[in-house]
Amino acid sequence: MAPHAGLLTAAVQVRGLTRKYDERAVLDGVDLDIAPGEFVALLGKSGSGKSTLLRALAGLDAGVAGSGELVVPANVSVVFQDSRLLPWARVLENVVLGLTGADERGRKSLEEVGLAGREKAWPNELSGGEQQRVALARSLVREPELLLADEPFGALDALTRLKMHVLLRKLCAAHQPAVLLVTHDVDEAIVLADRVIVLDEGRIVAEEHVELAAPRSPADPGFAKMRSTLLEALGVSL
Ligand SMILES: Nc1ncnc2c1ncn2[C@@H]1O[C@H](COP(=O)(O)OP(=O)(O)OP(=O)(O)O)[C@@H](O)[C@H]1O
Repeated sequence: MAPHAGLLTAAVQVRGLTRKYDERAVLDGVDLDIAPGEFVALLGKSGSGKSTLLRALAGLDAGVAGSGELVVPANVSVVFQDSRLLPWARVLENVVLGLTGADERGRKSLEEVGLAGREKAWPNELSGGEQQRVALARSLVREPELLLADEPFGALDALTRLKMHVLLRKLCAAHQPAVLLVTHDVDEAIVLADRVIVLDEGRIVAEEHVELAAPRSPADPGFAKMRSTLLEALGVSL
C-alpha cells in the first residue's frame, strides 16, 4: 500500500497497552488511534508515562510485547530532545545515513529545513536549533508515515522554539505524516496539534480537539480557554 493511501485506516492503533516495571503499571490500559496525517500532542506531568508510550510506538521497548494491541506503520521516524547526530559525519551524511543514492533527496530536505549550503558542515559547527533542523531533515527524508517526537524543542531557547514551530507546521503540511509529539509545553501543544491528549499515571485522562484557526495565537480567547482546560487536566490550578 502506498503511504497515506488508506485514509480510512488509522496510522496508529493502540488498545489496552500496559507496561509494568516491577509490578508498577507505568502505562495502564492505553487506547489511542492516530489518523494518517493527524498531529497529536501528548502532555503529562513528569513521570506520567509519555516517553514510555512513545518508546513503545517506536518499537524501542520490547517490554510491552503481548500487553495489548499495538499497530504502527512500517515506516516510523523518531526525533529526540537532543539531535543525536553522529559527530564524525558531515551534515548531509547524517541526513542520508543508511540510505543509498539519496544525496539529492538529502540536499532537498536540508533546503526544506533552511540549511541549504550547510551540507558539508560538521554537527559541532551548528547551533542547537540548527542541529534539530538536521534531525528533522534526517527524519523526513525517509518520508515516515509516523513521526514520533519526544520533547524535540525542549532544549532550545524560546525564540528558536517559536521558529521551529513554524518550520514543523510547514514540514507536516508538506509531508503529512501522522505525528505524536511529547511536550511539557501546553502552548506548544495547542499551537501545533489537531488533538491534545493528557496522560496521568499511565492513563489518558483528557482529550481535546483543537479547532482554532491558523495562525494560532495565545492572545486568542479560544486559545486561553483551551490552555486552562488542559492545565486543569494536568492538575495545575491558577
Ligand atoms: N527502565 C525503567 N525501569 C524502571 N522504571 C522506569 C524505567 N523507565 C521508566 N520508568 C518509570 O516509568 C515512569 C514513566 O516514565 P516516563 O519516562 O515514561 O515518564 P515521562 O512522562 O516521559 O516523564 P518526563 O516528562 O519526566 O520525561 C517513571 O516513573 C519512570 O521512573
